[in-house]
Amino acid sequence: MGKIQVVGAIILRDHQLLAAKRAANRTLGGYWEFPGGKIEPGEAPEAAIVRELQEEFGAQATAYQKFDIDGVAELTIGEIMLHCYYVRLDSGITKTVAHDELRWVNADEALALQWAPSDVAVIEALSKTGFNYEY
Ligand SMILES: Nc1nc2c([nH]c(=O)n2[C@H]2C[C@H](O)[C@@H](COP(=O)(O)OP(=O)(O)OP(=O)(O)O)O2)c(=O)[nH]1
Repeated sequence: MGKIQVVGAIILRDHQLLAAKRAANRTLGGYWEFPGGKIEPGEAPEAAIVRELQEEFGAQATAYQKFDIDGVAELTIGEIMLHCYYVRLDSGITKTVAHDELRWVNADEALALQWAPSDVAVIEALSKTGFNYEY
């Protein structure tokens, strides 16, 4: 099965991360994840993040630096390659269409959530940064 290239947004505010719980009816329903989604053919990862945040949250966003740890997981649908970027929200969140819950969490709280398999290594590395990032 092919590789599925996915982008995830690391959205921080006051040393807290915006974690999103996938809607129960979706692939990996109930798992926590970085907001984002699949990269479309020919699309730049930064553009995919901006598009997904518009589609899923009705929010304007700017993608910054890529996080240096990628996530990988073998799922029945294929091999997920998760690429995460620091993202700044430039507007409020006006809707949620793909998630059952959004939650701002500090590093300890983030580690206690049940993340999608490909996200676990990323969250472990990210929590060591103390959720510090200057946009
Ligand atoms: N957005 C996001 N997706 C992730 C993460 N980790 C992870 O394994 N995934 C998986 C779940 C999905 O199979 C895929 C992202 O696709 P997507 O969110 O665009 O899902 P989709 O619209 O195709 O919806 P679905 O049919 O898969 O439910 O990557 C993550 O942190 N964020």
